[in-house]
Amino acid sequence: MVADPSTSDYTNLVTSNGYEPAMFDPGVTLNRATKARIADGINEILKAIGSENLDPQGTERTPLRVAEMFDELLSGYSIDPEQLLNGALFDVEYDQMVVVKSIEYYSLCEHHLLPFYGYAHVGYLPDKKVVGLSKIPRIVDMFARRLQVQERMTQEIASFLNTLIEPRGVGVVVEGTHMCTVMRGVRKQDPRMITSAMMGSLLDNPATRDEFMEHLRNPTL
Ligand SMILES: Nc1nc2c(ncn2[C@@H]2O[C@H](COP(=O)(O)OP(=O)(O)OP(=O)(O)O)[C@@H](O)[C@H]2O)c(=O)[nH]1
Ligand SMILES: [Zn+2]
Repeated sequence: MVADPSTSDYTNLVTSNGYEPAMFDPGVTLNRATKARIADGINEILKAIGSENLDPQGTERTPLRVAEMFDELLSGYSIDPEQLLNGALFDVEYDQMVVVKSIEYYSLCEHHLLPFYGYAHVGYLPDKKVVGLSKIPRIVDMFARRLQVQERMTQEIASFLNTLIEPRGVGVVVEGTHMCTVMRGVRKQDPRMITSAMMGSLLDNPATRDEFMEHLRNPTL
């Protein structure tokens, strides 16, 4: 993710439109040099659209804003899992299913850089270990705030939890509305995609999987 400032390409890019690294905040994920490259790219897009079609005052700082925006929207690349978890793994005797549902997420599709968003639902069957409740949405965000396809994001959340908690089973169901199929392309108003990743007993045992799915179906729970 981080640009190499020593390459001549980089030097040409930052100087061509006048966006110097120093103009940017220090950065959450992207360093200042990378943000300057992004700003230069956005400037090229604006130039291609043509100054006659743009409001010069409104768009003057747009390249800088977009670069800062990507820094925020791609922050999932720079999360340190250790720091995210902050030791919140607890030994317990509890051995029934844990479900955390309706976790909202916002991601960007890697094909068009347009948002996709919706809800992620997570369930696991612990084996003497549970994770702090708030850490599950944090884990969802860590994978959502990257360039993604929904299937990979779903799998990554499940695999991460599986390695972390070593449960008897884990399941992740994600619902997503993709703006690249809503506002362009096929232009369908509400095409929702559902993806799932089941592991361990949630994959092997139909009754366990049904229990999880029943939790997702029940609107009052
Ligand atoms: N499976 C999957 N496909 C996705 C996701 N996000 C976007 N896509 C699809 O990725 C595909 C890219 O297809 P292309 O034909 O290369 O791109 P395109 O010409 O813009 O395609 P259209 O969207 O059909 O106009 C499209 O079918 C998108 O709907 C995702 O998370 N998962
Ligand atoms: Zn897309």
